[in-house]
Amino acid sequence: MSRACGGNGGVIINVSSMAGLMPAPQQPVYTATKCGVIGFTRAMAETSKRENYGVRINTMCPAFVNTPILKTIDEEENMGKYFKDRDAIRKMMSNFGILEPAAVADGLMKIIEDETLNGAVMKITKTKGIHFEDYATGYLQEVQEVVMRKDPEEANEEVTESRKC
Ligand SMILES: NC(=O)C1=CN([C@@H]2O[C@H](COP(=O)(O)OP(=O)(O)OC[C@H]3O[C@@H](n4cnc5c(N)ncnc54)[C@H](O)[C@@H]3O)[C@@H](O)[C@H]2O)C=CC1
Ligand SMILES: CC/C=C\C[C@H](O)/C=C/C=C\C=C\C=C\C(=O)[C@@H](O)C/C=C\CCC(=O)O
Repeated sequence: MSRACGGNGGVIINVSSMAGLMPAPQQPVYTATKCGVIGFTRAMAETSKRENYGVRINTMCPAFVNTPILKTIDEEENMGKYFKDRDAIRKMMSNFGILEPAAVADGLMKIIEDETLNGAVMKITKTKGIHFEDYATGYLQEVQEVVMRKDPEEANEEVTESRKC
């Protein structure tokens, strides 16, 4: 795909998760992999720009989406010692809501069609729909502080409030 290898350029969309932006205590390995996807995407996007690959590299961070993966928390072999904490994930699902896969498809199309997007970290949540992580303002630290301190529903309200200019 890269022009450096004779390709015509294009766009790559890596799939992370909101777990890559907010720690999921009951899924530390999953959280680590999704944080890695975000870091890798942002680094490769910068490389592609500097090396003129002609390839835009972005990532999506959906919240909970209505797919079979949600049922994996019901199986102890998937959850290991965190199986006892599965109700906490169920509570997050109930508080944050569950998106339909079409919402993720809409995000995918936006990344494909908006040629200005490179190194973007797209978030897709029930409360705010499609929006982007803003690394310029340290907002992420603010969110994690609020979210880790409060009940998810309260956190949502406080985080949304703090975003109002
Ligand atoms: N469903 C959710 O709540 C969220 C999912 N994600 C991420 O979205 C991605 C897709 O997840 P879901 O569709 O929800 O999971 P899923 O488990 O419902 O579907 C995954 C599909 O990928 C297939 N698959 C597995 N390994 C494969 C391989 N090596 N080659 C080709 N196909 C393979 C499986 O057969 C399955 O049909 C994952 O990376 C997941 O971490 C991110 C945020 C939220
Ligand atoms: C068992 C399910 C396994 C994986 C599904 C998925 O990958 C895991 C998601 C983990 C956490 C989801 C968090 C969702 C958060 C929200 O919906 C936000 O509304 C929370 C509030 C503020 C975040 C800041 C913002 O939206 O900009």
